Amino acid sequence: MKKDQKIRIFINGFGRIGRSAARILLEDDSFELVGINDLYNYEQMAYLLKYDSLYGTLKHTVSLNNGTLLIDGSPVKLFCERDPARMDLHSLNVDVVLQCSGMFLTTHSNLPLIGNGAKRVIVSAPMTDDTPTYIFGVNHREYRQESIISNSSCSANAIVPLFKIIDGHFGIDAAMMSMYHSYTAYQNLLDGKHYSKDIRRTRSATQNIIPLLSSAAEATGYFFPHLKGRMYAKSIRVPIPGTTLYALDIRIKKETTVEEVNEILLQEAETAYSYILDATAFPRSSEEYVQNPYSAVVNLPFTAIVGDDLLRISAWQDNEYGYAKRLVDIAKHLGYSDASVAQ
Ligand SMILES: NC(=O)c1ccc[n+]([C@@H]2O[C@H](COP(=O)([O-])OP(=O)(O)OC[C@H]3O[C@@H](n4cnc5c(N)ncnc54)[C@H](O)[C@@H]3O)[C@@H](O)[C@H]2O)c1
Repeated sequence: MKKDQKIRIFINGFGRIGRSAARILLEDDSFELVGINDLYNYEQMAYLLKYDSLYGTLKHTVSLNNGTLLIDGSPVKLFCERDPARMDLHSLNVDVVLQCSGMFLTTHSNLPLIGNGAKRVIVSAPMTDDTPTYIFGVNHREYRQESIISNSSCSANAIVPLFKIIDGHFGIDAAMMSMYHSYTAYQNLLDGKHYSKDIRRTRSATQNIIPLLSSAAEATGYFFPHLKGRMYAKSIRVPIPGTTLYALDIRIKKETTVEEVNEILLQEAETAYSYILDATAFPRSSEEYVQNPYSAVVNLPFTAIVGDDLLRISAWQDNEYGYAKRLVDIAKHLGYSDASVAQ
């Protein structure tokens, strides 16, 4: 595909991540949003795209006309279909599907989208099989033209670049990760039944700090095979929307100082990782990171070392917007990658 052609995007699952991605795409001339599928009615899809309690009112006009969403007059075909095998995408000429439903977490379950006309699928979550996984700014240049890939999780997007830096300079022996994570749509507003295996999800997200099982250790481990079984993660859900504070405890192999670690993190955030990492010494709190575009913003004053080898680093992220930004970055990278698609 030539750089002057627009990448045609289809979004499957128009929830927090799907709509955040749509907002980002709409500000980038490289893209054309051609279709959206979700299980709720079209009027609500249009309304929730226009109005967002975290990210504000969309500046584009949004209207509906016979099952087509019009964004500044440009048509976006809407679907309400649980089974991707029933959606014919051929006529939409879809370059990339953003799979943001949280429901199709294997290559096999996404194949119907390819069979029905899409060229590529990017899943916005870690997979339960061995689907190739790419994190923008970490390994996206190694993309091998697979038609179905994963963009891993919000946590892995934040943690992996930080661990790459620490592992490269000091060597990681083992790590524990605590994510003070905003609540998500998979939690209850008030106490009530929940379909999850984790009984804590029955509790009110707005009234509680809720420790939850997390796939972050596995998702991060994908990028550090030598640390298999040496990483542990828990998501501690806090009663705010949108932003996450990471506290990463790392046993390192080489002695160092807080000053040296912060100097290296700052340097890397200004050079090799400048597009995805930032670092700050300002005493900010979570509110200031809403709609922050970075995968992680290192919270420099909270770097600490205990004994010779126990390092803590801390970082902020907008786990919705910051993650969706990387999803769109990967979509652009795939859309403009030249060689033919091989499955
Ligand atoms: N929220 C975050 O911070 C975050 C960050 C990174 C990755 N993710 C991942 O992204 C995925 C979506 O998360 P979210 O927070 O946007 O959830 P969400 O609940 O806000 O959105 C999911 C949407 O998918 C729709 N859906 C469900 N089944 C569907 C189907 N069969 N076909 C089409 N649409 C279907 C739902 O109706 C819902 O609107 C999950 O896998 C999640 O783990 C979430």
